Amino acid sequence: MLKVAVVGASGYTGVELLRLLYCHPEVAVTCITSEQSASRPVADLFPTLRGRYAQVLENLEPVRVAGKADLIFTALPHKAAMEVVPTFLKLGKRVVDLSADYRFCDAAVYEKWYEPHLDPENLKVSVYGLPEVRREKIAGACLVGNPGCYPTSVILGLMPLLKNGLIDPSTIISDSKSGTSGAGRGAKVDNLFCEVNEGFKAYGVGGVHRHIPEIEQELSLLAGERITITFTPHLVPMDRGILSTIYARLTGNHSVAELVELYAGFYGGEPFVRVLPAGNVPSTAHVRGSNFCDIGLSVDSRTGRVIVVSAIDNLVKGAAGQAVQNMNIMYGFPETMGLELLPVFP
Ligand SMILES: NC(=O)C1=CN([C@@H]2O[C@H](COP(=O)(O)OP(=O)(O)OC[C@H]3O[C@@H](n4cnc5c(N)ncnc54)[C@H](OP(=O)(O)O)[C@@H]3O)[C@@H](O)[C@H]2O)C=CC1
Ligand SMILES: CC(=O)N[C@@H](CCC(=O)OP(=O)(O)O)C(=O)O
Repeated sequence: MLKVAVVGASGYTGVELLRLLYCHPEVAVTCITSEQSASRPVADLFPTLRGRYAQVLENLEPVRVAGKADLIFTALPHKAAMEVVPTFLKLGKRVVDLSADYRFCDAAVYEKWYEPHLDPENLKVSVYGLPEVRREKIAGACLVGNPGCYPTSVILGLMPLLKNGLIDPSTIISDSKSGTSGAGRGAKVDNLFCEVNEGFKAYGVGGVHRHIPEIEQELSLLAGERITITFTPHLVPMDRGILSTIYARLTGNHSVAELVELYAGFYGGEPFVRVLPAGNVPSTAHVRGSNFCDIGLSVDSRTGRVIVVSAIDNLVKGAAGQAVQNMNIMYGFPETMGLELLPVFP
């Protein structure tokens, strides 16, 4: 059995990791951490785990955590992750980091959008963990920077078009909407029920959201040229789910049927990407609780634009599910192991 630690197990992505790992036949969760709830049984915090997880949360003391596990999931805020990851790696452990700290090829980009990077040496060797893009590199990685939730939905939505040169990359716009669990479990006034319920708002408008450089990094690598995009996130009064509606100008005349065929072929071997038949539009309700990314395609023939709609569960394919998928690849387990959950509906 592979011994794994979940660091930051009292957060939303942490508890989602525990939910998924419970069903994984090759894994034993041997250490779970929280600072605010250290020494409390995790099932007290999350009654969903009652009778299945007897463990008690412990403080994040990196050397002790490393002594208990072979693979460590760091489900911490950015900065907190890069404060502990170097110790894990030095002690020979492998890490899947769910924060943004190890997602960038260039420390200067991270520093422009986040803050000074504390671990540029390990950033150089980390692998951006989107399996559909670089499965082979993930397999050999000691450190995986698990992608952000919005970036996962946008990159998967655009990859076949970009790789085939079917869109003008300077015309990409993504309107992306997230449920409130995307903001984490920490108490914030903006996420109170009355602030969020019965409303729907854009935020980070005007090219300022920190997922922009991550999306641009990956789209640029796919297209082989520098890409800038317009990206506007929105907050939706639902628990989970991301829906990205992505627009770009087509370089030629292509029917929806042609594009659906292209996407179906491109993602044919991918266990978690479902390309919908023409005329169907994805919904967050149809991927909830699962590791799927559903993609639907339309063409607006009046404007010559393609409209790609992609839906994921931000906590699963957007975070914990993708992290488990990366772990499976790193350890040679079947990629779908522990992730064969169908979406919860209704
Ligand atoms: N929520 C989402 O949909 C997604 C989140 N992510 C990323 O994953 C990471 C975790 O997100 P999420 O689970 O939502 O966050 P939460 O705020 O829900 O949880 C954060 C966790 O980190 C712990 N923590 C916070 N600060 C520290 C610290 N200084 N030292 C040690 N532990 C600390 C908290 O423990 P405690 O408070 O109990 O001490 C808690 O367990 C973040 O980097 C986030 O950006 C990525 C993709 C999607
Ligand atoms: C709804 C909401 O607030 N979403 C978060 C993004 C989610 C996330 O976790 O992003 P990272 O993994 O890159 O930190 C936000 O907009 O900041």
